[in-house]
Amino acid sequence: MTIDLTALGWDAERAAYAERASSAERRPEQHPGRVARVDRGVCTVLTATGPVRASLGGAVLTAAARDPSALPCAGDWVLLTHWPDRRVTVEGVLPRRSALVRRTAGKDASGQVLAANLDAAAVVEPVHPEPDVGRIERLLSLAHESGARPLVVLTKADLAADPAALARQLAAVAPGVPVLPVSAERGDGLDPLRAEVTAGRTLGLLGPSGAGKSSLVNALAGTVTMPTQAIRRVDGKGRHTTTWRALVPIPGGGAVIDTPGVRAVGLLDGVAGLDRAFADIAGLAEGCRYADCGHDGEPACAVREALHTGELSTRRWESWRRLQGEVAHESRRREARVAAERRGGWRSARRRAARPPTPGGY
Ligand SMILES: Nc1nc2c(ncn2[C@@H]2O[C@H](COP(=O)(O)OP(=O)(O)OP(=O)(O)O)[C@@H](O)[C@H]2O)c(=O)[nH]1
Ligand SMILES: [Zn+2]
Repeated sequence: MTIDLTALGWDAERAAYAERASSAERRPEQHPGRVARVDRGVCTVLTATGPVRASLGGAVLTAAARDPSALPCAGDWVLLTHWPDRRVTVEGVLPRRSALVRRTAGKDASGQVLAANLDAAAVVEPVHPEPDVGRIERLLSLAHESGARPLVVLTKADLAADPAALARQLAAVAPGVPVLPVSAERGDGLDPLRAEVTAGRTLGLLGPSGAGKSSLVNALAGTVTMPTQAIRRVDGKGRHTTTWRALVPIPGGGAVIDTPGVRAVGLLDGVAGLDRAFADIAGLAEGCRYADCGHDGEPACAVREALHTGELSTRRWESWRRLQGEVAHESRRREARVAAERRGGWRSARRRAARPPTPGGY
């Protein structure tokens, strides 16, 4: 089985990077591939000669011990080494051009990468029973922060009386972002999404469980031809079919990454993403008399004025305040962690410096 890596987004810039990394290392030959999914530290990687299962090499593990976000995730481009004993290891992760990162539940103030190298990031929300506006705002901040082009996809449009009207209404909470009603069941509204998964391009789906993400993947892919099927036959392990879907290549080029149904997504310190997701409020704030206006009773406050006239809804204002508080809290946590590392970490920093550079570090 061969896989066209160019259709999945492999290009000259990535090839040049891989070339530099391999020649600097004088290691066994390395081959590129794209991570389809990660399962307890074992990556399913799509390579030019087919899908392989790879464990994490020492350099990647070392990098991950310092920064968990260095662990490969779905969508990452990686370099693999095939060892004589038939083991395959991930020896490096190429720099990500974009990444969906959420806050982890732990105390370490780090982030978990849900998907990497997306060209577009779609916030997926069902119209039925009712779209959750606060969730759209939150996930949209994450999508903006990712560096990919954000979209809002309203699924199960066949269950709404007037999906177009609903999309127009929700456009107010997604300034500058296309809001696309789709029905995977009827095949309606899929064309604008198909445009996001042309050859070399990757669309990421971010939304709650049950939003209809896998139905959407199936609709875009036609029949899902997931290469991991072949691997299952090789290793003989019956794997649960719902866990393997992550990056799905689309016939004709492009890929869709279905992130696991996220129930609650904590924001990291993504001020830029938040500002873009709430561009309307950021725009209003420019009209305040004071540049550092806290919109908290200051004179000539354009935000308060908009709340007064109803131009800005109280619901949206409170949502913005809540998410801002969350991001500010995360920033403080992160700064505290960095400061602690500086204070206590100078010995280990010296040890790190003494070590040769590792390919896992890029
Ligand atoms: N009426 C209607 N139902 C849909 C549509 N798309 C999905 N559904 C239904 O919604 C339910 C959830 O769909 P899934 O595609 O499994 O949702 P998911 O987001 O992948 O959920 P997880 O697998 O839990 O992450 C299923 O019962 C689907 O049949 C649609 O376009 N119209
Ligand atoms: Zn103000």
